Amino acid sequence: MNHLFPIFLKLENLHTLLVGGGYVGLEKLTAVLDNSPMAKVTLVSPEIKKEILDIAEQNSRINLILRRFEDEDLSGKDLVIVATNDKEENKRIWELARTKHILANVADTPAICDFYLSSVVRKGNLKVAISTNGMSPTFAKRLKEVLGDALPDNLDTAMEQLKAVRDMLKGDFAYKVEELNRITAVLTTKNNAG
Ligand SMILES: C[C@@]1(CC(=O)O)C2=NC(=C\c3[nH]c(c(CCC(=O)O)c3CC(=O)O)Cc3[nH]c(c(CC(=O)O)c3CCC(=O)O)/C=C3\N/C(=C\2)[C@@H](CCC(=O)O)[C@]3(C)CC(=O)O)/[C@H]1CCC(=O)O
Ligand SMILES: NC(=O)c1ccc[n+]([C@@H]2O[C@H](COP(=O)([O-])OP(=O)(O)OC[C@H]3O[C@@H](n4cnc5c(N)ncnc54)[C@H](O)[C@@H]3O)[C@@H](O)[C@H]2O)c1
Repeated sequence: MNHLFPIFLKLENLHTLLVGGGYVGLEKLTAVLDNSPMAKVTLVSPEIKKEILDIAEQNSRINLILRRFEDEDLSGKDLVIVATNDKEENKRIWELARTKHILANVADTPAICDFYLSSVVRKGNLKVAISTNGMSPTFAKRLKEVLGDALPDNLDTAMEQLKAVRDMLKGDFAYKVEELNRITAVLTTKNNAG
C-alpha cells in the first residue's frame, strides 16, 4: 500500500522545530535549508554539532537552544522533526505533537512519522520529490542522481515560454486549459503516437 500524499511546503511561512543536534539533526537541517534557504527553524538539543553551530552563525532565521527538549518548545511551531538518540523521548514528543495538531517526522521511526522527507531533484523551477514509501532511502537517493542526469538543464526555458503563453492567453478558463494542453501535446509520446 502506498498512501502517501505529496505536497510542497513554503517553509519560510512556517516555524519548524528540530529536536536533536547530532548527525541526523544536521542531515535534516541541511535538507531543509538546501530546499528552503529562508526556512525559520528552531533547533533544541543539549549537544549541538559544530557544523550546525556554523550554519546558525550565518543564518539569523536558525535559532539554537542548548538544552533538552521541553514541552513548551512546541508552542507556536507548525512542524517538528525529531532526531534525538532517545527513542522513548522521540515517541513522547510525537504524541505531544499529535495533541497539538503539529505534524511530526520522527527520523528513526517511520511508523510514527506524519510525513517523510524526500529525495529532491532540482532543475531551476522544476522540483521532483522522490519517496520509496519508506522502503529504501538509498534507492531514493540513487534515483535522484539518475533523474538529475537524465533531465535536460534547459527545462527552465520551456517553462518560461509556457508561462508567457499562459499569461498571454485571453478567454475563459476552459479555453486556456484547452490551448495549453494542445501546445504541450508534442511533449508526450502518448499524444505523439496518436
Ligand atoms: C530521502 C531522505 C530525505 C532526507 O532525509 O533528507 C531520507 N533518508 C535519506 C537518506 C538515508 N537515510 C538512511 C540512510 C542509510 C541507509 C539506509 O538505512 O537505508 C540513508 C542513505 C544515505 O544517507 O546515503 C537511514 C534511515 N532512514 C530512515 C530510517 C528508519 C527506517 O527506515 O526504519 C533509517 C535507518 C536508521 C538506522 O538504521 O538507524 C527513514 C526515513 N528516511 C527518509 C528519507 C524517509 C523515507 C523516504 C522514502 O519514502 O523513501 C524516512 C522513513 C523518514 C524520514 O527520515 O523522513 C534521505 C536521502 C537524501 C538524498 O537524496 O540524498
Ligand atoms: N531517518 C534517518 O535518516 C536516520 C538515519 C540514521 C539514524 N537515524 C536515527 O536517528 C536518531 C539520531 O541519530 P544521530 O546519529 O543523529 O545521533 P547523535 O547521537 O549524533 O545525535 C543525537 C542528538 O540528540 C540530542 N538529544 C538527546 N536527547 C535529547 C533531548 N531529550 N532533547 C533534545 N535533544 C536531545 C543529543 O544531544 C544529540 O545532539 C537515532 O535514533 C538513529 O537510529 C535515522
